[in-house]
Amino acid sequence: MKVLKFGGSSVSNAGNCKRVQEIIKRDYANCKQVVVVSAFGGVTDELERCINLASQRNKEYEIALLKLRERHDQVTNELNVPDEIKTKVSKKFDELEELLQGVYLLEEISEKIKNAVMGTGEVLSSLIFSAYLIESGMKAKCFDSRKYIKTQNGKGVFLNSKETNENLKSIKEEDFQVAVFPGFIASGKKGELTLLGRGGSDYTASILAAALNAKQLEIWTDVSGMYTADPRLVSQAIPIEQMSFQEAMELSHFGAKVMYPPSLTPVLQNKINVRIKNTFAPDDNGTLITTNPKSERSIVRGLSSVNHVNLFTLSGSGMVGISGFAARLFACLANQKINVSLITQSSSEHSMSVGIHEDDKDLAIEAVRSEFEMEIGMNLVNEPLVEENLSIIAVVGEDMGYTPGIAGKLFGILGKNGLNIRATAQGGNELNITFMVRTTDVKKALNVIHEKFFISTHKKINLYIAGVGNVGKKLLEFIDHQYNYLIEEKGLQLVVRAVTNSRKMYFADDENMLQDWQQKLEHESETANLQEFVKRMDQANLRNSVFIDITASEQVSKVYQQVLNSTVSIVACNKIAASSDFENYLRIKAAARKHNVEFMFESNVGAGLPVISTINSLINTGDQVVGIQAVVSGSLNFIMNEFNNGKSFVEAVKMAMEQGFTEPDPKIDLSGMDVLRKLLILSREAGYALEEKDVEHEPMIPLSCLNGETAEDLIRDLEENNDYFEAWRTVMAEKNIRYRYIASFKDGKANVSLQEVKPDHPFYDVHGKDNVISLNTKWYKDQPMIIKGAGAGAEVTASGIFGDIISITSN
Ligand SMILES: NC(=O)C1=CN([C@@H]2O[C@H](COP(=O)(O)OP(=O)(O)OC[C@H]3O[C@@H](n4cnc5c(N)ncnc54)[C@H](OP(=O)(O)O)[C@@H]3O)[C@@H](O)[C@H]2O)C=CC1
Ligand SMILES: N[C@@H](CC=O)C(=O)O
Repeated sequence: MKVLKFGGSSVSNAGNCKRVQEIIKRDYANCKQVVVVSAFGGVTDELERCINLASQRNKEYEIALLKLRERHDQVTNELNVPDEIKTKVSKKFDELEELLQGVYLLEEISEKIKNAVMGTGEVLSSLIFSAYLIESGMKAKCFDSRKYIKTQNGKGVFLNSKETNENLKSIKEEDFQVAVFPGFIASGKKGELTLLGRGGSDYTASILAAALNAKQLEIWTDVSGMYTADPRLVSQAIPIEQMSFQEAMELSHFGAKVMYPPSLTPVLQNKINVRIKNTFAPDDNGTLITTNPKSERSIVRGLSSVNHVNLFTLSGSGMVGISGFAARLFACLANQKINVSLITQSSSEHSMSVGIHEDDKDLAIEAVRSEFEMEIGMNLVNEPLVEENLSIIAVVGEDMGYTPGIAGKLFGILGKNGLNIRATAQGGNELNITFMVRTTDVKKALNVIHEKFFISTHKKINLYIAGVGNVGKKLLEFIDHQYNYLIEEKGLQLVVRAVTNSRKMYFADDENMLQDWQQKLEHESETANLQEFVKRMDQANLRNSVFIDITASEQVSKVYQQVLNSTVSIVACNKIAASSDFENYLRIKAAARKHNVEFMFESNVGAGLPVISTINSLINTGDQVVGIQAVVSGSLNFIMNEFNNGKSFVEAVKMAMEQGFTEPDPKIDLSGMDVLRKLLILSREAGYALEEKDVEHEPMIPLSCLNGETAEDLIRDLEENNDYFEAWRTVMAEKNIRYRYIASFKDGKANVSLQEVKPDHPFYDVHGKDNVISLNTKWYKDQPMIIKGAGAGAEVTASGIFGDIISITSN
C-alpha cells in the first residue's frame, strides 16, 4: 500500500483532477492506494475570507461564497459526477450559508464554527474526486478523516495517536483499490471537526502512511521535488535527488515551501520514505526523503531563505557573567508566542541577538522592556536594538558535519561579493549554517553560494556597458561570437544587462540583450542618465557584475568610486581615471581592494598588448622598472608611417581617424596628451608617483592647429599648415632620420615629444599602427624587455577589454 497526497494546485480544477486520476491509474493494478486530497486550490483561503467578512458584517461574503459554489458546480459538471454527488455538494454549500449567516448576525466567530467552515474545502474535494474515480471505473471509496483521525482537547495539532492508529487499523480490511481521504480535517473528543494546522493535508497523509505502514508516502505538488535553492531566485537550481528527513526539515523550516516540516514526524518515526513528485511532470524523479540518503556530489544539500526578519539585540554590561539573562529573554518572548529563528551571543556575554519575525517587533520590544525594566533603569541593560529588513539564509547538508573548510568557503565567497553578514549561527550537529543578510542581498547571496557549492553548468557574468562606439561595438560583437564557446569550454555566460551611450540607455532587467542590443538601444531605450545607470546597477545587486567603460568621458570616469562601492568590478579602456591626479588613482585602487573587486585597464596602453600585466608581474616578482621608452600612440605612429610613404600629413590624419585609431577627439592624440596619459599610467604601475605636471610635454603639432573646437577645425588648420609638415620631409631626407612621438621615463624624469630616430634605432621601423614598449629593469638591464604589436584599432582594443573581463571572472 502507498499513500499519495495531492495539494490544492494538483486538484485546482477538473483538468487537474483528470491528471491526478491518470497518476493513480499508473499503479492501480499493482497496489492499493490511499489518496489524500487538499481543498481545490485557493478554496481554504477563500473560506477564511468569507468567515472574516461575515464576522465584520460585510455582505461581500455572500458573493465570495456564491463564486465558490459556482466553481464547485463547474468541476462537478466537467467531471460528470452523478447527480447524487451534486446534491450533496449543494447541501454542503447550504450548510456553509447557514453557518456564515450565523456568524454575520452574531458578529462573532467561535473556534468550532471557524473549523467547520474552513474544513469544508477538503470535505468537498474528497467527495467530488472520489465520485469521479468511481465514475472512471475505479474501485474507489471516500473515507471521512474525522472518523479516524482524532485530536486531543479539540486542538488539531495535538494528535491522539493511540486512538487514531486504532481507528485506522480497520482500513486495511476494507474493500477498495483507491481510498480517498480529505486532508487537513480530524475530530476532537466530542466528534467536533478539528483542523490539523498549517500543512495539514501533508500531516493527514503522513499519519495515514505511518498507521497503515505504507511502503512510501508520495507528496504530489506543482514542482519536481525540493530544489537546491528556490528556482525563482536561483535559475541554476536543480531538484535534489535524495535527502534525509533532518535536511528536509531544515530546508522546509527556512523557506522551501514544498511541505510543512512537523507533518513528517509520523513517517520519520516509522522510517517510511517520502517522495516529492510533480503532478504536472509525473515522469520527473522528484526528491526522495529517506533515512539514509546517498551523498550528492555537493557537500551542501540545499539552500533556503526566509524574509521579513528582524535582528533583536539585548546588550549591556550588566549581562556579563550573570546567569539567567538568556532564560529570562527567551521566556518573555515565548510568553508572547514570539518565535525565535536564530540565536547568537557574543563571547563576552555582553550581548545576545535573536532573529524574530518583523510582525513581532513591537510586541518583543514591549515584552523585553517590561522584563528588564529594572536593569534598563539602572543602565545595566541597554534599550533593545532592532535591525529591520533582514533575511535568514540556511545552508543545509548532513555531510557538512565534521568537514573542515565549509564555513570558510561560504563566508569567503560572500565576502568576495561584498555581502555583509549581520549574524550567524551553526547547529551543534553542523547540519546547517544559518546567517542573516540584508533582504536586498538575498538573491545575490543565494546565487553566489549556489555557484560555489553546486555543480553549476556555468557562471553568469553580468555586464554593464558605457560606450558603444567604435570599440564598444566591436567588443559586443566579440562577446556574441564567443558566447557559446565560453559557456561550453569555460563555463562562463556573459550576460549584457545594460548599455548606455551619451544619449540613450537600455536596461534589460532579466534578459540578455547581447544579440539585439542595437535595436533595444535605438528603439526601446530611455534618455541616458549616468547616475541612474549606476543606481540601477547597484539596485540590481547581481553577483559577478562588471562595469565596462568604453567611453572617453571624464564624467564616466568620475563614477568609478560609486561603482566600486557597489561591489561591481570595472574594466576601462578610458584612460582618464588611471591618469587623473595620483591621489585619485590611488583612491580608486584602494576602493577596489576594499570591496574585493577589480579595477582593470590593460587596454589603456598598447590596446590589446600585455603591457600593464607585464609590468605588474615584473614588480610582483621583485623586479624594478628603471626606464621606459615607448611608442605608445598607434594613431601618431600610423600617421608618421603614412606621411613617410608620401601622404600629406592631413591625409594621413584623416585616414587614422577613419580607421578608428584616434581618440574620439583627435586633438588628444595630436597634442601628445594621449601619450602623456599612457606614460603616467605606465610609470605609476611601475611604482612611481608621477603627476601630469611632472611630465615634460611637447605637442606633436603646432599649438595653432589645436585651438579649434571640432575635427573639421583641426583638418582645416592642418591643411593651412601643410608647409610646416612638408618641411619635415626635407629634414628627414637630409638627416636620414624618421620622426617618432616617443614617451620616455628615466631617473625620475618623464618626457613625451617628437624625436628624430636613426636607422639603427629600434623605433626606426615600427610599422603601421604598431606600438613598441621597451622596459629597462633590474633584471632586464643589458637588453630591455620589448613588447611590440598593433597598439590601436577597435579589434585589438576590444580584445584587451575582453581579456580583462575574462581575467576578472577567473579571479
Ligand atoms: N580606438 C582605439 O584604438 C583605442 C581606444 N581606446 C579608448 O576607447 C575609448 C572609446 O573609443 P572609441 O570607441 O574609439 O570612441 P567612440 O567615440 O567611437 O565611442 C565612444 C562612446 O562613448 C559614448 N559616450 C561618450 N560620453 C558618454 C557618457 N557621458 N556616457 C555614456 N556614454 C558616453 C559615446 O556615445 P555617443 O555616441 O552618444 O557620443 C560612444 O558610444 C576611448 O577612451 C579610447 O581612448 C583605448 C585603446 C585603443
Ligand atoms: N588613440 C589611441 C588609441 C589607443 O589608445 C592611439 O592612437 O594609440
